Amino acid sequence: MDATFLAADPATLLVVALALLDSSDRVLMQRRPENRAQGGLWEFPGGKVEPCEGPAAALVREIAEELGISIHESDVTPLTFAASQADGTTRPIVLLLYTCRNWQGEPVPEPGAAIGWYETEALGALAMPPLDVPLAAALHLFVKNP
Ligand SMILES: Nc1nc2c([nH]c(=O)n2[C@@H]2O[C@H](COP(=O)(O)OP(=O)(O)OP(=O)(O)O)[C@@H](O)[C@H]2O)c(=O)[nH]1
Repeated sequence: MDATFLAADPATLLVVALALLDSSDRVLMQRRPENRAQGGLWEFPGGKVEPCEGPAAALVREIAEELGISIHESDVTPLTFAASQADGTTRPIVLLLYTCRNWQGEPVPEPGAAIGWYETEALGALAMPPLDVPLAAALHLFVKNP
């Protein structure tokens, strides 16, 4: 594998993502804008953890940026994670998935993005990044067997 791109920044990318659950156990999913990496795919809202930032703080920040809603660190609960290898063009990723049932505000997608509330059994029909497939399966199990 040509991994020269890793020489510039060898660190694994830490990404946090949120399964925001409503009172009917539906989850909010977000479709990435077409002009971004993995454009058009449905994912859990979230993003990269910045240097010196804790994962829960990163989640609070990303959710405010992407959906315009407020969540509190004390309301997010780790559920599971997924990890990928470097594939020649991207760094290795560790993706941490949290759940949350409390928020303030009305979720609004960023320009170019879309959002929707889905039953967890419907997630398998969405086009998702590969890392999200096991996360969605774990979320479905969690919702059905809390
Ligand atoms: N937010 C999020 N990112 C995911 C998921 N699954 C997945 O493979 N990723 C990948 O993890 C990385 C997160 O990057 P991002 O672009 O969302 O992060 P960000 O909001 O900090 O973006 P920025 O670089 O424009 O500031 C992307 O490579 C994205 O494709 C997911 O469910 N949620």
